[in-house]
Order: sequence, then C-alpha cells, then structure tokens
Amino acid sequence: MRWVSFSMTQPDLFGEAFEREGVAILRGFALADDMALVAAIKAVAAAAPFRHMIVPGGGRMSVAMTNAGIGWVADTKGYRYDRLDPLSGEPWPDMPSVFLDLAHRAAAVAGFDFTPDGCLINRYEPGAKMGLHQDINEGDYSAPIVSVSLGLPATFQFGGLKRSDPVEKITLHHGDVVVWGGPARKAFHGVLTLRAGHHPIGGHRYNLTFRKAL
Ligand SMILES: O=C(O)CCC(=O)C(=O)O
Ligand SMILES: [Fe+2]
Repeated sequence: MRWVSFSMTQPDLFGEAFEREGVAILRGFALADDMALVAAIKAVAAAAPFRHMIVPGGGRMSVAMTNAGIGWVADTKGYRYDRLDPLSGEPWPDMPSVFLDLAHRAAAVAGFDFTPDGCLINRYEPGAKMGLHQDINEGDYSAPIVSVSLGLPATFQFGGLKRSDPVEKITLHHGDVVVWGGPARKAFHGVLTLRAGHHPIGGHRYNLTFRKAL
C-alpha cells in the first residue's frame, strides 16, 4: 500500500502546505452537507446532551462532548468506549446517515474503505482547547480517523509518534475534513485554545471524529 498525503485544492486555498504520509486534508469537503450535519448534531444532543467529562486526573475537559454510535467516555477511572451514555444509562443515539455517508466518502478519497462505528462530537466554546494526545483507545488501528470541522476556525496541531516530536500547525475552517491513518494513525495531535468569533452556525466550533472503536 502506498500512503498519500495531499489536499484537495492545489495550491492550498489557505496557503498552508502540509505534507505527511497517511494524512489527507480535504478542504471544504463537508461544505455541501454543513447544515444537515449541524441539524444532526442538534438531534443527537437533544437525546444525549453535551457535557464536560472528568479525566482520570480529576480535571474537567474544556471541550463539551457527546457521541453517536459507540461512545468515547472519560471518567475518574479512565478512558473507554461504551455503547451506553453514562448520564442516561441508555445507548448513545444511532449514527445519523449524513455522518456515516460523509465519513465513508472522505476516507475513500484518502484511500481507505472505512465504516466507522462511533463518532465523538466535540463542541469548543471560545477558550476551550484539547491538549496533545493520541487516539489509541480504539480496537482497530488499520482504520483511519476522520475529523470534520464546523463553525469557528481552529488551529490544529499535528505532531509525530512521540509527544516530544515537533508539531505543525494547520488552520481548520468550517467544512474541512482531515483523514489520518496508516503511518500517521497514532500521531500526536491537539487543538489550540479557540478564539472568540462569529460564524453563521454560532459562536463555537464543532468537531466530529469518526472512529472504528470496537
Ligand atoms: O477537534 C479536533 O479537531 C480534534 C479532536 C480530537 O483530536 C479528538 O476528539 O480526539
Ligand atoms: Fe484526537
């Protein structure tokens, strides 16, 4: 298998070149579905509200989260995937078809046959951030991560396989999709503190991360 790294637009619309084996930045890939995605996020959140999870160290995450499909959960005991929302004891809402379809198409462009079973929905209000981490709670690392950005722009940091490796910064805009897999699957990544701003969908940023959790 040959790993590609490219962005959909050449030269890059935002003047940022990012070349990494196993990473595809698909600028604007989700734009055609943006309103359907936001409506689906709101439907999921009506059944499983956004909440600030507590991490094992006792801290409260600044990013508010909910899930569709298999859910990513943090609590004082650790991190895990769970079919049930611990707030309600009920299964997380099903993955909306607009989610599944978008994730499948984006991964295909990047060379993956991907059917996610879980979607973590992150909501960043101004001031929220996500520290450098690896996505390593999943059962299947041959599947990529597909990440969709909606709303306010954010600075995404993408590093290497070691926490101490240098990071590159990429501005992710409304509608951008990032796919990482293969040699980049366990790369450290994070999001810098969201700056306040105005966006038609509201003064926040949503991020959908699709995973093959189990
Ligand atoms: O918000 C983002 O762009 C990344 C989110 C992320 O890394 C995660 O949810 O694991
Ligand atoms: Fe992540």
